[in-house]
Amino acid sequence: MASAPAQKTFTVGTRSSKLALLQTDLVVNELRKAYPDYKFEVLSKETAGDKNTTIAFREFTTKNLWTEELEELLIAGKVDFIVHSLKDVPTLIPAECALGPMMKRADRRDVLVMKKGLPAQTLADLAPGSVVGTSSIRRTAQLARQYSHLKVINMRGNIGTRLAKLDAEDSPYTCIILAAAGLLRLDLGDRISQYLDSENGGMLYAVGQGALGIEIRKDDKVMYDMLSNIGDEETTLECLAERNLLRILEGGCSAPLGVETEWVQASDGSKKLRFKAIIVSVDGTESTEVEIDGAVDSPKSAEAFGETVAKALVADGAGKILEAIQESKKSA
Ligand SMILES: NCc1[nH]cc(CCC(=O)O)c1CC(=O)O
Repeated sequence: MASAPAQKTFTVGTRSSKLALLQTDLVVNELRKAYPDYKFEVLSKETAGDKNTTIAFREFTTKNLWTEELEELLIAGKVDFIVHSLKDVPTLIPAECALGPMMKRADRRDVLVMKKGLPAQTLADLAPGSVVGTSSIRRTAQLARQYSHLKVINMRGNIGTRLAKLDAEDSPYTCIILAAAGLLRLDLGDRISQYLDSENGGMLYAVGQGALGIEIRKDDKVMYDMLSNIGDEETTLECLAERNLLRILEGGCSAPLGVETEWVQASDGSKKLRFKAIIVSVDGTESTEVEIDGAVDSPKSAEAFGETVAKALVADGAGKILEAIQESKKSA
């Protein structure tokens, strides 16, 4: 157990969506177990990202849609930590803030969800012309690459909103792709028609997907130590590696990047992080993939490994794909 903090009450900031509140409870419950004498209070806030559900995510100009307002509260000392979906935390956060040690990651895969009433199917057996709802450039590009028989129509909103849009009788959608973690946390696992990964459906997930990002003030050693006590080292290291890959590649744009990380036993008995990554052009016609095993045993080596993977992708041609995307954004 870490040294007892002098402070007795901690305030946690969160978005006010059902999933965000549920995720915050997961963290607070663990903290209460580890620190039964302290009080944890929740301060929830509807962010700009929650309020605007019509514009495609990638068309926003401010990047910190989900995080900025909560970070202001953190910096001002009005909250002591923020619970985010790690996937929604930009790779660059304010200098006064830092991500703490991460709790064990939930299921990191994407899943296919069929419109209510349709039989369970896989991406491969969907009829030509079937419509997939997603606003993710990563999902769109990977679908175009492997499933050119499918059509993508933009869809935004929180999970409940997306399911409602899918299921509406007059909806144009056949199915949607969502993160397993959110659905499972909301107890909607019965909607899952296919789990997707490199072996199943060939779809890689988003950096940080399925993990929670707990943001603290950079100088807050007490909070950092408390989070270490409920943290999971493998999750923290793999997520730091994934995030550093994204940070290096994105250069200010949301990269059509899919990843998959897994801990494997090397032949010499040592533990390695196996990192698969793919960059796909938006129309799916070009792609670059790598798979590398790396020795990762500290935050520093995790970030260095993320950089190694980024360089390998760029060496294999990912740079050209990313530049083309940047160019098309400028002219749009
Ligand atoms: N971009 C929205 C978002 N941010 C976090 C999750 C839930 C899954 C997670 O925690 O990774 C989702 C929904 C989704 O992509 O289906």
